[in-house]
Amino acid sequence: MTATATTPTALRAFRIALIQLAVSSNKSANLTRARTCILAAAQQGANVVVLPECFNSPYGTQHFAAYAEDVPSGESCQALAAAAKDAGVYLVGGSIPERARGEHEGKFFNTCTVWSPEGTLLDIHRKAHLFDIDVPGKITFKESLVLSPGPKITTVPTPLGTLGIAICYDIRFPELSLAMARAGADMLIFPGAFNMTTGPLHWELLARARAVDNQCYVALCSPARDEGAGYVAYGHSMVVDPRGTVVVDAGASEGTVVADVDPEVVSAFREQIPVRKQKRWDLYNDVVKAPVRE
Ligand SMILES: O=C(O)CCC(=O)C(=O)O
Repeated sequence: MTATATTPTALRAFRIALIQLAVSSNKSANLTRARTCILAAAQQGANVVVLPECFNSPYGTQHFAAYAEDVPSGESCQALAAAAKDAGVYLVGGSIPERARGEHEGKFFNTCTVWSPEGTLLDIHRKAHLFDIDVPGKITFKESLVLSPGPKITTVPTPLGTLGIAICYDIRFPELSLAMARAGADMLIFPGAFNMTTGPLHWELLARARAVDNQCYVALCSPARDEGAGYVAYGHSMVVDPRGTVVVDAGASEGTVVADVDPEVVSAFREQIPVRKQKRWDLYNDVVKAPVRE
């Protein structure tokens, strides 16, 4: 596995930290705790730091309006900007409930903000696929009661590589990940908060599937599990490499895990099993135009 034998990607070697935060109902405590963990992650050499979905509020449709803020002028974004700058890291700011202004006035989104080490906002991703499911006796959730779906695919170029950003339920849609990869994403990052029904079933499977589909690193960052919460997050923040191997898994409790992203692993694996070059677009380029059979 040598550099000369492989096709280089634009990806650089870097260290990513996933902060599996214990999220409470106290917003300012969540912000303070997140900041402490971001600074500590930088001390561990992290260049990119990721927070979980809904890191500033409990997860639940009944909470979104009360915790929602303007992006990027609200207090959570201001705290993220300062933390990114003070830590000197690229910060994928989990997600927060956003109270939209302007053309989307009156709408709420589940929004991830991405920050540079200078504390500037690089982009936002508004969750594109809303979490509406009904598994009788287990879990019923309907984000669309309160939230609107985001309008775009989000890829964020950085000097370390291009980060594809999406949120939780978005990972269930391989088309979105493929679109991010085709738009140049070198790594896919999903703040998420699966639950105790779908987490054990699908969380790791989906992370590994998207990594193998796109032959790229995938990172998922969850809140810590809190058995007393209204919505019990699964935890298990993880980084998966392009081979589909779980590099690090945070388990259920609060904590930060780090992993080293290695472009050599990406290049070598893409060379060994070159599916990216073997796509038969002539067979399935029109798949999106075909009617879906229910
Ligand atoms: O897809 C799932 O099973 C969970 C999704 C979820 O919790 C979310 O989108 O917040």
